[in-house]
Amino acid sequence: MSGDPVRLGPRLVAAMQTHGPLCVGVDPHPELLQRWGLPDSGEGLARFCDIVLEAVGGRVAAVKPQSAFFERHGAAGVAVLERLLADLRSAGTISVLDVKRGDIGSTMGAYAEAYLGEGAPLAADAITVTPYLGVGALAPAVELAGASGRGIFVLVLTSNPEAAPVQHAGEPSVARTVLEEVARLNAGAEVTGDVGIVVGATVGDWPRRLGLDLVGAHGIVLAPGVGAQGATAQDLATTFAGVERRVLVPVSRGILGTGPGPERIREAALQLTAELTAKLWT
Ligand SMILES: O=c1ccn([C@@H]2O[C@H](COP(=O)(O)O)[C@@H](O)[C@H]2O)c(=O)[nH]1
Repeated sequence: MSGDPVRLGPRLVAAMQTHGPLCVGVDPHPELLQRWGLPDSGEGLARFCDIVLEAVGGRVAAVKPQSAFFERHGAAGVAVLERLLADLRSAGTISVLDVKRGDIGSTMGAYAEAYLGEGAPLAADAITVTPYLGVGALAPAVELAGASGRGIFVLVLTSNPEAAPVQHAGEPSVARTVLEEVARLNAGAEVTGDVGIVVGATVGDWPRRLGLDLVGAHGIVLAPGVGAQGATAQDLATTFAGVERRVLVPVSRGILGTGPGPERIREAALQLTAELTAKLWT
């Protein structure tokens, strides 16, 4: 890449302004493949991804493939993921690879090269990372993301109920400590830095109760949990009051359940975009 790359924060903000806050999740669950009449194999995955791409490529702010559903097919699945990421690049759609990596610094460097390195086969625009080996251990990913115009999303308050005993623990809580470290990483960013956060749409008023300064974090908020996990557009508006314009909403089963016809998937995505936009932005 020559010159300074356009950073992920402004790219995502621009994509959301153009397409709205929806990010379509690509989670090829075996049950979904079966319902779509596709085999639970690399071939089935490839067809699944082609349909999703035809339905929403170039029409939504971002697409979030869930790596686990590709990895469960071994090399064949990873090859399909590689192709999906390349196809998203060609379609001009931002990819957020949900891969939840996090390790000691030296190993984190290798993960960063794998997913954020220029020309890496599995390079995405952003990845999800876990902070439980320390936010500081994520430094190689933060550095490479900044240098390559990419980003990371750090888990802060996840959407699953089992997370509370760990993420709410302590005074200040683990979640608040993580968020404060993220805010330091984004310090100086005009609106949004390269380091986003994951806060579930299902968490209710826990950000307020834990004293989380979502505004001061200066990151895009990836908020999973709408649809199959029970959260609604109204929940987003309530939980994220004050940062509504920074919320990127990944929805997978809630949209893919309307498949396999690409037109119906597209219609569901556009309808949900309209609903989210109305609740969050007006
Ligand atoms: O806190 C989190 C972090 C990640 N996820 C992931 O998002 C999708 C949700 O799928 P739906 O079908 O829209 O429920 C899935 O890939 C999760 O691993 C999350 O749900 N919560």
